[in-house]
Amino acid sequence: MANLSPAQPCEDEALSLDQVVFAYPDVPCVLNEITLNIQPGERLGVIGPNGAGKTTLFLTICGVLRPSSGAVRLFGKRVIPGEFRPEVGLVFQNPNDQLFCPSVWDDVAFGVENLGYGEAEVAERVTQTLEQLGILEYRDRPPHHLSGGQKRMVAIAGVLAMQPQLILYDEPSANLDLRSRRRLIEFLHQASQTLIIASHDLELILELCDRLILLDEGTVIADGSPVEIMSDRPLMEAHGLEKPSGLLSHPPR
Ligand SMILES: Nc1ncnc2c1ncn2[C@@H]1O[C@H](COP(=O)(O)OP(=O)(O)OP(=O)(O)O)[C@@H](O)[C@H]1O
Repeated sequence: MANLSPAQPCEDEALSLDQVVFAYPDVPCVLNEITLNIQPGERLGVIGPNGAGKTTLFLTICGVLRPSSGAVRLFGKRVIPGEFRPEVGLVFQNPNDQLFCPSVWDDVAFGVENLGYGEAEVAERVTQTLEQLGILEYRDRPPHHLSGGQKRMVAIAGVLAMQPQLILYDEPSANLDLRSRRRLIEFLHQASQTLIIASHDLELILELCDRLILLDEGTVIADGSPVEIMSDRPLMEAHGLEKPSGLLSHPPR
């Protein structure tokens, strides 16, 4: 079941990681020779216990962190740490890390303005995105006055307005109530971009993703079908995870 396919870099891949290693000064080996290829349109879930390296993986893909060795490529072109790559967008785990402008409008416009678009194009993209997410009514509100769930939708809008082809969602359903979580899932179902979703919400991953990796201690332990990996109780429990209750009807392994 666990299929650790070797890297076959290809121009058409949305993302490829070739033996990527990363260490923080005080934590050695946070990413341990990660090799991964993702095709355009794929929806990849990333699960793993706390500290497995999910957020670090995302920051490395975006070029915020520099790998100690190995290569990251987005749409065939190597990621240079520190270089802005508009093809990829990251929705942070904590929206407070992402939102900083005096109004929702300014926050969502910020990224588009930095792409160099003129006022009319910026206004059109911001309006469209806020409408698409059903949050146009917040446009003049300060983001720090919004609830956690509302802030998350604004953070998503800020990324979507830049129209990236690959979007990384770090714990998108954290702190959402049932209705907001459902709305987010429905929204993500309709997404046309390539998605990578890191989450402890296994049911959300099951609903949305066509492929899953299980990460632990910076190592890809399994790569394959979400149902198959999550149904493997010994595998899940060995890595601090539980088989989701929605899969209990599957035969025990
Ligand atoms: N800025 C940092 N400096 C030093 N160590 C860090 C830093 N950020 C994360 N770490 C460490 O790197 C490891 C991986 O952390 P990371 O946040 O990537 O894990 P995660 O899988 O996203 O965890 P969680 O599920 O709790 O969000 C952990 O041991 C963590 O303590």
